[in-house]
Amino acid sequence: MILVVNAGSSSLKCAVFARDLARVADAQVVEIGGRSAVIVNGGRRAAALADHGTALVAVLEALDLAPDTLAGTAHRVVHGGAEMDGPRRIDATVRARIDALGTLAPLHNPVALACIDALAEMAPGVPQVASFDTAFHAGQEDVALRYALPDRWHAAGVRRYGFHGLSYAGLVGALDPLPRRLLACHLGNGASICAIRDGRSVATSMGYSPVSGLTMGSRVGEIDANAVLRIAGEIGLDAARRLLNNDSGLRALGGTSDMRSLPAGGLARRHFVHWAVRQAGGLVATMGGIDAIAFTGGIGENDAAIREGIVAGLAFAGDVPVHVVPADEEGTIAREAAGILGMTPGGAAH
Ligand SMILES: Nc1ncnc2c1ncn2[C@@H]1O[C@H](COP(=O)(O)OP(=O)(O)O)[C@@H](O)[C@H]1O
Ligand SMILES: CC(=O)OP(=O)(O)O
Ligand SMILES: [Mg+2]
Repeated sequence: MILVVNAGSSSLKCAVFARDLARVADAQVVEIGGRSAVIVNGGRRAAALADHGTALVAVLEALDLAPDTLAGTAHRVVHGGAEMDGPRRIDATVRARIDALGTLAPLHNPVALACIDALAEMAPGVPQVASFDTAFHAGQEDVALRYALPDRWHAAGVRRYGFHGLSYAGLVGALDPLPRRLLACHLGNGASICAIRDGRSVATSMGYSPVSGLTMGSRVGEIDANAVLRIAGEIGLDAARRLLNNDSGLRALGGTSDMRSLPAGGLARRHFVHWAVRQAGGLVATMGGIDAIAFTGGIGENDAAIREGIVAGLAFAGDVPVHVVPADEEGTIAREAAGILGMTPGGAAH
């Protein structure tokens, strides 16, 4: 069996997959650090869990899983930088890269690493695999990936990467037939939109880090570089990083990062829809139009008013089918891990 660990910014979603890649168990912790709760196979119970490390222990207990009996563990890692164009077996080098990229994805890479280290300690003999949110976008053209900065900064890694790739890859696999020009909207606590042509990422709203693009739960989204410089100049780098990642977005505009608690017609909801439409408009133009729209993620799957607002704003692009697809990052991660570990569906590891 493979344990998949998806450390999101506000949640820890774990799933257990059998050798044939059938999903046999699920457990997650939501609202970590807030009104946290453990959800196992549908049932929910409150539990005060302050961080992803304690959440992982609670999940393993809830699943009644002894980690040293696993064939492997597989992790969602949000930032893989330029070199991680696919999944990797985690060794000291890969671990060090994930660690080094922590400042670019401060809400994600550190918590993924905490889960990787906790499992390495609990089950030292069990192989671990990392799947990267950035990898899906690795094939974009230079114009889409490049910031208009001098070469030396591009070479140093200051370029666009894009995220939510494991979710987008799952979406591409789930839609049959696959629309040729798909506008894919992953709207969760983190939110992005991706232009997908023939199953490949052409352009996406997030860039160097998951802080850019759409208005998010606690992340600022689109902002002018000089505004960032002014804020950092006034309050310092660390405080600015926290402000832009943790205390902005819906939380700043409406007092909470949880879309469910935000009133219809309020600034936070209107801002979210306005910027989703503005970002989407550019992505639609990049593909010369769209053949379908797909929504996924906590907001995309559950908030019909947000979906309707975005679809109404995109009416200029034509009357196209709208799909709502459950995010399945865990399924993508399990398939990638099985490939790396040499497990063939239905067969033994070799
Ligand atoms: N029924 C709902 N209606 C509106 N928004 C919802 C609903 N359920 C969840 N959400 C939103 O989805 C967000 C979580 O999305 P999710 O994709 O699970 O998060 P993460 O990015 O941490 O993986 C929550 O912050 C909440 O705002
Ligand atoms: C990349 C990202 O923003 O992830 P999440 O939506 O899980 O926060
Ligand atoms: Mg997520």
